[in-house]
Amino acid sequence: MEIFERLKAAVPDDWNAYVGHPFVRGMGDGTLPEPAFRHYLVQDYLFLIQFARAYALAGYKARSLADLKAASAGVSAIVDTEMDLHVRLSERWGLSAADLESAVEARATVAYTRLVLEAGMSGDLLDLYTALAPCMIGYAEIGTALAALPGGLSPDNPYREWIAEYSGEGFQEAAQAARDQLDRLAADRLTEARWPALVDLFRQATRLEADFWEMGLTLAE
Ligand SMILES: Cc1ncc(CO)c(N)n1
Repeated sequence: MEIFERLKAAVPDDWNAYVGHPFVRGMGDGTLPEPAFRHYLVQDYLFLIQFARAYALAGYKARSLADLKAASAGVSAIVDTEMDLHVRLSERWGLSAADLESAVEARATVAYTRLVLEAGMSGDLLDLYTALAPCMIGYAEIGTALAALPGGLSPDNPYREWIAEYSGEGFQEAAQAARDQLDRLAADRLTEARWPALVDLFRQATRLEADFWEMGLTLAE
């Protein structure tokens, strides 16, 4: 089995709480309150900056050309693609680039991004990509599930652009690359002795993704 599927199967309740969070359901049926989505968009901009740094850290930790290329593709997917889309989407929601740049990180944003960076700094590439997996692969799973709902991509759904972005080919390909990279690293480095610590790390990151939705929903700072 793919290592990502094994990790997910090890923490089913935490995974379902993340991908089935009320924030996600509210985007799917269009009932999410708009202030919650705006708060999320601002925090996600700050999140993406730290997330790009985590891929840059993967480049620093790389020991082979293949690992460097994977890290470089990760930085580019965020910096050149996802962040441009994010800034355009935010503008349509009334948030200027200056609004995004001047925002202060919420506690949930700090907690999640620093967990990932710390896992990468103190561990190896397998730790780092395990901590990153819920983001990339989870959002691809959420995007696909919401796009398949009857009203997911309907013109009446205010969240259709978000759903289209994460269910779209570009993001799905980036998520597949993350799965492949995790499998390559596991083939070289995974031992049964390491497995419990990797599951713990994956669980922590998954819970912090759910906290990120909760922060959006409750407007927590
Ligand atoms: C919080 C969060 N997790 C994952 C992604 C996907 O890149 C994102 N944009 N934001």
